[in-house]
Amino acid sequence: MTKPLALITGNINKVKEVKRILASDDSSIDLINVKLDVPEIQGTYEEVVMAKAAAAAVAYDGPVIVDDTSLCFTSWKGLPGPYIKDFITRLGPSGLAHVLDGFEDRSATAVASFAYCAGPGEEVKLFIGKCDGSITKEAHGSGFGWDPVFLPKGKKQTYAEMPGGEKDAISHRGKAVRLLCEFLKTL
Ligand SMILES: O=P(O)(O)OP(=O)(O)OP(=O)(O)OC[C@H]1O[C@@H](n2cnc3c(O)ncnc32)[C@H](O)[C@@H]1O
Ligand SMILES: [Mg+2]
Repeated sequence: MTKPLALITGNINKVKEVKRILASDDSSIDLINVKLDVPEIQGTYEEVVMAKAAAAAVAYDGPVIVDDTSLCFTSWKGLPGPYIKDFITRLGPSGLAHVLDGFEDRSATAVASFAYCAGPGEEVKLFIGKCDGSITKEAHGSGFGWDPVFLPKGKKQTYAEMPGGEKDAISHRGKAVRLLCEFLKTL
């Protein structure tokens, strides 16, 4: 029997957002969440998520979706990028904001790299969503991860201060999940 499509992530906030985006798309795409600790290699965000999806498909032994999220500072030539988790975990949102003190350019891009793999050894398909913005000087609101310090371009509220639906409409994850959704409908 084939296993159900699984979103492999240990991050409950990602699960919440993906389910909310899928629900608003009226797509009737169903997925379960499976928490597996999949190794994350070093490299570009594409390389990281490709390897993550391939490893997740082997660990789950079935069809998987993974999400690897990057936060890229222009002043840092794209870093921390896929290594953002250690930065936000150790520094917290305000500490993260202060690493850009002294840099004139506080612009940043949030990138959601989603990958689908039908099973062990199968081809990996990528769906990338980006949102340009900047890193505020202080934290505003309380959301998950670096949401309190990410101000999307042209907006007056950080991701953390926006209602969920408003974040989804413009967010890196919203864009990537909508692309993924179109692909899943063709299967
Ligand atoms: O199990 P996985 O899916 O890997 O979950 P994770 O929490 O380890 O997630 P990542 O490896 O993609 O690391 C990205 C980091 O950025 C955070 N993050 C992811 N999406 C975010 C979003 O939309 N807003 C703010 N922070 C986010 C997340 O909490 C991590 O600290
Ligand atoms: Mg991770």
